[in-house]
Amino acid sequence: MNSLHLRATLGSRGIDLELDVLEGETVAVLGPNGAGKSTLLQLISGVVAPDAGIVRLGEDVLTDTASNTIVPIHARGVATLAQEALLFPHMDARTNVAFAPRSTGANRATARAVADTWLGAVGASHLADRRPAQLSGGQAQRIAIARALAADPRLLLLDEPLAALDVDTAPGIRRVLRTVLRESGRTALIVTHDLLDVVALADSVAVIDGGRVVERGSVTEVLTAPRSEFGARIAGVNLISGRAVDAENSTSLTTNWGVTVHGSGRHTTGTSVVAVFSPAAVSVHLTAPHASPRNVFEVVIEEMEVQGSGIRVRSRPQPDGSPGMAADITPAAVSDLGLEPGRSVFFVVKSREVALHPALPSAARSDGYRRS
Ligand SMILES: Nc1ncnc2c1ncn2[C@@H]1O[C@H](COP(=O)(O)OP(=O)(O)OP(=O)(O)O)[C@@H](O)[C@H]1O
Repeated sequence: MNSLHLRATLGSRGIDLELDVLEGETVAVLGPNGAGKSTLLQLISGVVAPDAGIVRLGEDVLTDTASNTIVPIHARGVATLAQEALLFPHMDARTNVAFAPRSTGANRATARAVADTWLGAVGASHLADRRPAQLSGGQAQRIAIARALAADPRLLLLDEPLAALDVDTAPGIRRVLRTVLRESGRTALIVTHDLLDVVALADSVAVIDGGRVVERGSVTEVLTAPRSEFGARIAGVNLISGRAVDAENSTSLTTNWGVTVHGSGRHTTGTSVVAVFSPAAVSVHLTAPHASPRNVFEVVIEEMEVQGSGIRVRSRPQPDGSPGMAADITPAAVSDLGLEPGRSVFFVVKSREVALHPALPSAARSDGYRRS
């Protein structure tokens, strides 16, 4: 069994994390800069020890502060692939990849055979005799992937593995990762800032913010019904938090600055809920329309940017500091309405376009979450 259980605090970095990963699951770890994503990987790989906590891989305890257990980095069955390939410069590609099986006791011929298998799997057989200095960034990253897998890790940690590659190289490496993650059914965590990695590589998502897992769900769940601000940002949807209030046949939400949002979904009065709606569902008006059932928000435009063939109009941040709302409209509408930053307008969205979901507690979600 290669499922992962982690619970760890690390005061010096403001970390209080809890995470469970199923055997064979690939989890995309998302979150703003400094949230604790790399620290999560370091706690698992054993580079960093928690103040208190436990890391278990299957039945094996890798870290347990209660019993003073810290299995050394090389003996944890965990391989890390970083942004930079970090190959040994004095060894050719094949020897770099063979290093992992050699260091676990394989003889030279066996290690070489394992290396050649993995070099083939990542499409790099023709690079076997080259030294790292003779490889491009993308080629070096292929070798690094082969090296990580040649160790036959029980768990693979990927820390922004495509971030250092140019836009032409990244798709090829993403395909390699997709093959090795999907086809081998290996348990893996991938830290990324890229939505493409999430949809191409991951089964589920963990959003980390302020040292805590604030959202955990399947990729579909998080992208269609995010419950955290960061989840909403990456999914490109609007998210407003508040408390449920009773409305006729439905539920509404009231924010702590007194705005009411009508949507679909029934929730117990007083519970924390989030309203989620697409920027494409928002229209922009200069005067408040009165047709109901609609939500009408008086906002000030913060910025406008080209988004595909349209314009995304974003309002100023909410009074609680959360991001402003986005509306996607046509360039013609922007021109007709004379929109510009600083202008007061009304954002309008139909109630049936707004979905109300229960908000997640700001801790790991261990109850209802299942892999989709
Ligand atoms: N070696 C270190 N020593 C002390 N504090 C650190 C160290 N590395 C990171 N931190 C702090 O721990 C917190 C979490 O950082 P971490 O690098 O895990 O975040 P991250 O989510 O990976 O961010 P990024 O997306 O910017 O890489 C931050 O406050 C950071 O300043």
